[in-house]
Amino acid sequence: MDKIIIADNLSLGYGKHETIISKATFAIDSGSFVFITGASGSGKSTLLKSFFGALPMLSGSLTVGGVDMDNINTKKLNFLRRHVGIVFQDYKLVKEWTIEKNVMLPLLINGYARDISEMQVEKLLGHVKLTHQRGKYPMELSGGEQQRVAMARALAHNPILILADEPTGNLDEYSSKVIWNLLEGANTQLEATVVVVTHHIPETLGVKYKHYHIEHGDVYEVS
Ligand SMILES: Nc1ncnc2c1ncn2[C@@H]1O[C@H](COP(=O)(O)OP(=O)(O)OP(=O)(O)O)[C@@H](O)[C@H]1O
Repeated sequence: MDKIIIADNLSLGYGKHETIISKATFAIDSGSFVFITGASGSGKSTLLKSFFGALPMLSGSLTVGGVDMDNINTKKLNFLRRHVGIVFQDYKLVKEWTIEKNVMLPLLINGYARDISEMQVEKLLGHVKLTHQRGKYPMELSGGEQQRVAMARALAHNPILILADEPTGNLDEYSSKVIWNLLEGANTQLEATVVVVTHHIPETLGVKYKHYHIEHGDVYEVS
């Protein structure tokens, strides 16, 4: 099976003297569903950041979607981000933009035609049950609704890789269910690889998944 993420002796940290992830070696299959767990502060978000080039590596090698993440430049980063959807724990929506425009953002960046973009946004807002809120601004929505917008935005351009950092961390049962259904759907129907950082793996997930755990800087496969 093809590997979409390959880490070899990967070390990460925020300064040369503090290593958060130490010499991690693993490979993630294309099309798989992966959970990364670990105690608070163990380095889950740090590892995820390295997958989309938000954190330079200290040493080792990392390849994501065929892109060598060492000495990554703007051109490589733009290429990668056109194929990746990211969901952050704190949503990171553009607060000056309506919900509709937020979801449309990746489509505009990827050069989709206006009419196709509008159709896609319509479809996604329906999936996240927010069609009625389309003209509102992020601050006018609840946390769960904002995260659903972020989810719609992450899926808008049919990414091959979805990276989600605690996507249901602050959500109620209803919004959590919407998010997990969408992630499952992206994985099973669109064949996207999904990598989720979480404290709790949902018990009712309908897909087979792989589980990595981070402890003392080590990333190891649990199942
Ligand atoms: N921007 C930063 N600069 C310096 N240190 C950082 C930075 N971001 C995170 N750290 C440190 O790196 C370590 C790992 O942080 P990280 O956010 O990856 O943990 P986590 O496992 O995602 O935690 P949580 O479950 O609480 O979100 C922590 O000790 C944290 O203080």
